[in-house]
Formats: sequence, C-alpha cells, structure tokens
Amino acid sequence: MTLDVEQANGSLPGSPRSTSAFKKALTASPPGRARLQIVARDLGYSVQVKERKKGEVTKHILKDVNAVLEPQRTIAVMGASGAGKTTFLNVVAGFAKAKGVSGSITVNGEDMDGAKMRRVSGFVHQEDVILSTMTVREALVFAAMLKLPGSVPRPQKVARALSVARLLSLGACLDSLVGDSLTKGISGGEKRRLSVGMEMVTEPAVLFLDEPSSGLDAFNAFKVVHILRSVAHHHGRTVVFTIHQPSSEVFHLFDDLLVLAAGQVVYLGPAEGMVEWFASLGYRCPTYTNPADYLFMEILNASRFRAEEGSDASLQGGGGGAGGSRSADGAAIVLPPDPAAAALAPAGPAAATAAGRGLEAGDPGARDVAAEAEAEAGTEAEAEDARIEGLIAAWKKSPQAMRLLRSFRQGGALEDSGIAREALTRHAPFWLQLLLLCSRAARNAVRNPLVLRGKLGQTVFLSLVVGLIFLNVSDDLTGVQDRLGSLFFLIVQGMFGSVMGVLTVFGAEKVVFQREYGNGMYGLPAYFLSRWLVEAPLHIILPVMSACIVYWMIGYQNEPDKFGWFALTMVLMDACGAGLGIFISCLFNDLSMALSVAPMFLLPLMVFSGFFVNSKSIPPYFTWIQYISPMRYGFVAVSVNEFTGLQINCTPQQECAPGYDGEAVIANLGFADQGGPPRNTGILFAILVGLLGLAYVALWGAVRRLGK
Ligand SMILES: Nc1ncnc2c1ncn2[C@@H]1O[C@H](COP(=O)(O)OP(=O)(O)OP(=O)(O)O)[C@@H](O)[C@H]1O
Repeated sequence: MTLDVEQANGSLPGSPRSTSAFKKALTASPPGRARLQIVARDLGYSVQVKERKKGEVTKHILKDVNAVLEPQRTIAVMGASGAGKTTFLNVVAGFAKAKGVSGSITVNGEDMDGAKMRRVSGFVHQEDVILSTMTVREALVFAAMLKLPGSVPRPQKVARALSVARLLSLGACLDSLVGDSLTKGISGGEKRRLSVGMEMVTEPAVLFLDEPSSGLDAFNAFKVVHILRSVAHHHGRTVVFTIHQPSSEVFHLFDDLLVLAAGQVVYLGPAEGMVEWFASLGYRCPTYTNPADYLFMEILNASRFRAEEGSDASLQGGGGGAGGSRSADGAAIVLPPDPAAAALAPAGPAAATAAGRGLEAGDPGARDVAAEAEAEAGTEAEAEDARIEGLIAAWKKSPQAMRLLRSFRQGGALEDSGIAREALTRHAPFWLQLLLLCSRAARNAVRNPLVLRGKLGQTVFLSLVVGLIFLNVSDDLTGVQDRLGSLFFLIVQGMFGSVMGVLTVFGAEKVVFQREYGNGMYGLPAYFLSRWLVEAPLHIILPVMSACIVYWMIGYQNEPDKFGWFALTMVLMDACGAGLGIFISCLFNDLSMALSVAPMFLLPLMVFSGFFVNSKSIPPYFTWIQYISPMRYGFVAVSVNEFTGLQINCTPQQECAPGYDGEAVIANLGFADQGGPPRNTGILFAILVGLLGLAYVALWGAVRRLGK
C-alpha cells in the first residue's frame, strides 16, 4: 500500500520506479467513478472598485470565459501577470464571492455553487498558510486524518501522508517545524511542497493549484508537475493549475492549456496545439525556443518587452521580433538583433488584430487592418490593448471556440453523468475533528512557550503591582476608597487584559482557521469547541492565581466563601473578555483595525459599570448600557461581596455618620437592590453564554465574508 519512499526519492520522476511507487501510494479511492468534467459557460467575474475621478465602478476581471476542463488531464492556466488566472481558479473552485460571478459552472452536467464545488475538490492557494508550530509530518497526517474517508484505517492514513511527503522530497524535513517570520522553520520551497502535499494526500476528484511550482527549483517544479500529471492520468483526477514561466520540460508535461489575456480566453486546447494556433496568427515560435517563454515574451507581453528594449540604446530598433530570451533562472536577457527573428516578428500583432476581423494571417489585407488598428490606437498602451483585443477576437472566431459553443447549445457531447458519491469528500466525524483539533491546539500552546510565559508573567506582575499599591487596606474611610478602587481596577483589568490577549493571539490564528475551514478540513463547531476546551484551563487558572495573590495582599475580608465568590467573578470576567475578543476579532479582517476598535466596545461598558457614574444618575438614553456591561455585574458582585458585613471604623477626623458600615457603602453606590454575588455571577454566566454565541456567529460570518 505505501510508497517505497527511499526508492521514490532516489529515482527521477518519470522513471518506472517512481511512477509505480506513486501509484501504490494512492490507492485508497476508486479512480473511474470519480471522474469529473468541469464546464464553464460565459463565466464572468466583476468587482466594485473606487476610482479617484469616477467614484465606484464595476471592474470586469473575467469575461465570457467558455472552457471545458477534462478529467484525467492536467490543465495549465497561463497568462501574463494580472490576466485573471488566480481569479479564474478561485471562481471555478468556489472561492470567489458569489455575487460577482456570472455565467455558469457545471460538473458532469450538474450545476455547481461554491459549496458544492468545494466538496469535490481540493485547493492549494498561492500563499502558504500552515500553523507554524506543526511539523511537516504532523501537518500531512492532520490533513490525511481529517480529509480521508473514515473507512481508511489510521495506519494507512499515516502511511499515505508519509508517502506523499517523501514523494515531494519532504522526507528530510519531516520533523522540522513549519515556522514563520519569527521562528525559522522549513524553507519557502518546502512550505510550498507541503501545501501541495496536504491537498494531494486526500486525493480529491478535482485538484486546483494556484502556482504550485512557485519558489521551487527547476527539478522540483518538474517533479511536482509530473506528480500532478500522474494523479490525473492514473487516478482519473481533474488537475487544474496556474503556472508562471514553466521550463520547456515542464511545459511538455501539460495536457491542456488555457491561456488568458485581460480576463478572456486567447487559447484553450492541447498544450502542443498552442504553438500552432499562435503561428496561424503570425506568432511563429522559433525552433529550440521554449513555447512558454515565447508565449510570455512575444505574445502576451510583446509591447512591454519592446518598450524595455527601446529604452536601451544598444538594442535593435523596430520590429520587436524574437530579440529576447530567458536565462536559466528566468531573468530576461536581451540579445543583439536577430535578422531572422526580426523578419518574423511584425506579422504577430498585425495578424492577431486582423484575425479578430476575420482575416487570415499572412494576408496582405491583414497587415493593413492591423496597422490601421495600431495607428488608430495612438499610444503604446492603446496599441497593446488593441493587439490583445485582436487575440481575444481571433480565438472567439476560431473553429475550436465555435465547436465548443455549438456543443454547449446542443448538449449531449459533454459529460452529463452527474457526480458519483465517491467524488464527494466527507468531513471526518465530529469527535475525530474535536480530538485532532484539541491535541493540535494543546501542542501549539506547549510549543509556543512565549505566549504562555507572557500570560503567566503578566498575571503575576500585575497582581503584585496591584497588591503592593493597595497593600493592607485599612478599615476606616480611606480603606473604603481603596477597596472600591482596587476592586474596580481588578474587574476592568480582568476584562481588558483578556480581550486584548485574545485579539492578538486569535487574530493571527484566525487566518489558519479560515484557510483550513475553507479547504473543508473540519467544521466550525469542532473548531470552536476545541478552542474553548484547550483555553479553558488558562481562563480558570490565571484569574484564580491573580485572585490568590491580590486577595490577601490587599486584605479583603478573610472568609473562604467571600474569596470563592471573588475568584469566581474574576474567572467569569476573563472568560467574558475572551468571548468579546473573539467577537471583535471576527468583525474585522485586519488585526490592527480590531485592536484599535476594541476600546470603543470596552470604554462604554467600563464607564457604566457603576464606579464612575452612580446608576441612579445615568442619563436615560444610556441606561441600557449598564444592563449589558459584564464589568457592571462583576463590580457589583465583588463590591457587595466585600462590603457586606464589613465594619468601618472611622477616625474622629473622618466624621462618618453614626452606624456607617459596609451596607451603607453598598447603598451609596446604588447597589442595594442589585442582588449579591450569586445573582450577579449568574448574570455574568448568562452574558458569557451570549458572548460565546455572538463569537460563534461572528466567526461563521468571517468565513462566509471571505467567500470561503
Ligand atoms: N478584489 C479585487 N478588487 C480589485 N481588483 C482585483 C480584485 N481581484 C483581482 N483584481 C484584479 O484583477 C486582475 C486579475 O487578478 P488575478 O490575481 O486573477 O491575476 P493573475 O493572472 O493571477 O496575476 P498574477 O500572475 O500576477 O498572480 C488584476 O488586475 C487584479 O488587480
């Protein structure tokens, strides 16, 4: 069942040894029945953007894209930077905002929406987002455990994860941490391969990859694409990926090619047919030139390349031609004029424009039309736009595109067998998700000792400072003020500290959650619950520790039940702060925004907590705030707890009213009818449940907002 990893590592991709080993590694799902054909009809995608002079305008990123992506084939999506490759992938894979999408996507004849598409596919995003405290082995096993069917036994899942790791040359760093910008871990290329592996290990029916080879050396890029080709060919998968600058070896691994320019199709078909198509438009790829380089340098970016040429005095004038090449590392190299290439070059743009008007390349009339179009265009940018428009129009009128449209109209020619159940990925059962998420979160906490130490240090330090400031409060009138001040400070600090702590930690962690949830690894309930289960001990231990330090340093009433209520209130304040922190963090995608907005939520809750403004003198339009303020209930609970039964021994100078005691203080604060600690901690508990509910909904909204 498992791949002979050493063999696979030691042999070149393509060699019989590595291919058969790979086939052995991926045998868990039946290939035939999960074949999926994706059809995009008149696909468009637009967004609203604000422009300085025009205000809000609609930007069409994709337009009229008609394409069929066949199973058992690799489909490379190519195009100049900004042509819409990533957008195309996101739209087809169901990761784009639905309201911007027009046209239709069907799979085996079934209409698809984003959620449905994500159930049959895996997606490797352009940016690698992997929890930094996991090792390569753990990340792969985690993905395999969560996304492979429950019928696959655990040892096989682990073996599969390890096989894929070694197949992607990750064997040497299996136990290295992924790392991040602060903690060095695996290299960028290794991280890229790990992202590919985490999706590949689950062997979805459709695999989308956004630049799977970026950051890889030529050999590893070849290896990755070769593996993808094996996945497609031997397992009937539909593999669609965007790619920049493939080497000619990599280019020849592609089965099909979709070339986009300005968000529209300029070629779709077998990769080897691309050269022929563009040659028919006058762009003849010279022998021994990498077709992908020619596509980028001479067809998609011709004027930009020429502009750079023109700016160098040592370079040839006019014609453009194949005057450039690429070094082994992909950097542009400008060569001396090549008369042969120059002779071929002018036909290119001209013919494309001409073909758009239904003329044959090479036809003298075609050149005139193109020259006319370019002359009309005026500036160089306009000429380039006209040339690209010509390429788009030429493709729309091509026999291949016409055939595709005809087959759309007639139906039947395209796959309409529906989606087999085998193709649908299923979540692991809830309990397994919970178990894996809890153990990962616990490991994450242990491997992030700084966060833990920071929280511990902050708790001890602040508690000692407060304890020393209010050390041994007296039992006279000054003591009343000190008791109130210290209680209020502890309540506010308990909530503020917790909100800010959660905002910073969860703000960073949320990105990983959004990515993994979007990739269908686990559900929201399991994540939410695991987070609280793992964090709960901290939300209990730290406030209780703080209570232990300050309670006797300050000298509150020395009674066990009073300490108990005090500590419980502190725990609830901390937990409420955590709930509010998650809620605020999910309202904003940006961490700094969330941090700067948090005081706006906290300050009103603090002001109307009963310390600054007596509840009886709060203006009517603000009274509602006190009823939703956890700080108010917390402050009432600890104040009533502390002052009930407290004897106040005023000094003669303090002129206290006769019988002035703790109960009188409670009455002065307006807390006499607010109930004692049991009632107020009960309300705090209810608020905590409400905040957790809000946090859950906000988290759900955050993943929906990203269209994931
Ligand atoms: N949400 C958005 N708002 C505004 N413009 C956008 C948005 N998304 C994409 N674009 C624009 O649409 C165009 C296509 O973007 P896309 O990321 O799909 O290009 P690409 O071909 O993948 O480019 P690259 O190869 O550089 O990654 C770009 O001009 C980009 O700036």
